[in-house]
Amino acid sequence: MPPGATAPPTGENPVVAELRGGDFRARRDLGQHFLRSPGIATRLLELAGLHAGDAVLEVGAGLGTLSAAVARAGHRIWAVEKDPRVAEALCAALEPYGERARPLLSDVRAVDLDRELPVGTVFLSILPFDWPLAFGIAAHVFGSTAKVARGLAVLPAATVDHTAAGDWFGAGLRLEEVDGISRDDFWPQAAVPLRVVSITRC
Ligand SMILES: C[S@@+](CC[C@H](N)C(=O)[O-])C[C@H]1O[C@@H](n2cnc3c(N)ncnc32)[C@H](O)[C@@H]1O
Repeated sequence: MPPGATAPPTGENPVVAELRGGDFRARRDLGQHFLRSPGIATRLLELAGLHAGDAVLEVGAGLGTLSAAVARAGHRIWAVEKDPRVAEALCAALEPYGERARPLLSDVRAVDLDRELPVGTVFLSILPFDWPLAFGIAAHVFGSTAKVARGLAVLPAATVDHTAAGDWFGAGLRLEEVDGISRDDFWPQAAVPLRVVSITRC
C-alpha cells in the first residue's frame, strides 16, 4: 500500500444498500448501475496498473465507490457525474481525501478536460451500460484532450462487439479485453454482459 493509503472497507457499500432498500430508481437513459463492493473497485484499480500519485479521470462516478478507492490508494481523482441525485453521496465519498479528489457534477461533454487535467491522466471508468453512450463518452474523452494517455473501462460487451473495430480505430483507440466482471457486481443487476478493457491510443 502506498504512503498515505488506507485499507479498503469490506462488504457492500452502505449507500448502495440504502438505495436498494428505498424508492430510488436508477436512470436507464444514463445507463445507471452502481458498483456494490469496494473490493471490486480495488480489483479494477489493480488492473489499471497505476503508479504512485497518478492522476485519474473517472466519468460516471455515480456513488463514488471506484473514485474513493482511487483516492484511498493515494492517487488524484477527477470524478465526473451527470446525475445531480447522486451528488451528495459522491461528494461525501470523496470528502475524506481533500484536494486529492475533485468531484465535477456535470455532463462530461460540458467539462473542459484539456484545462482540468494534468498530462498523462489515466481514464478509469465504469461507463454507462448502454453501448452507444459508452462509446460516445470514451471517444469524446480521448478526442477532446491529449492529456488522457490511456484507460481501463468496464463496458457493455456490445460496445466492443457492435461498435465495429473500425469505429474505435476511427476514434484513434485500440481496445483489449483484460478481464470479466459479473452482472451481479452492480445494482441494479446489469442486464447485459460486461467486459473490462484496456484502452490505448493507436
Ligand atoms: C454504470 S454507472 C457507474 C456508476 C459508478 N461507477 C458507481 O459504481 O457508483 C454509469 C454512470 O455514468 C453516469 N453518466 C451517464 N452519462 C454521463 C455523462 N454524459 N457525463 C457524466 N456522467 C454520465 C450515470 O449517471 C451513471 O452514474
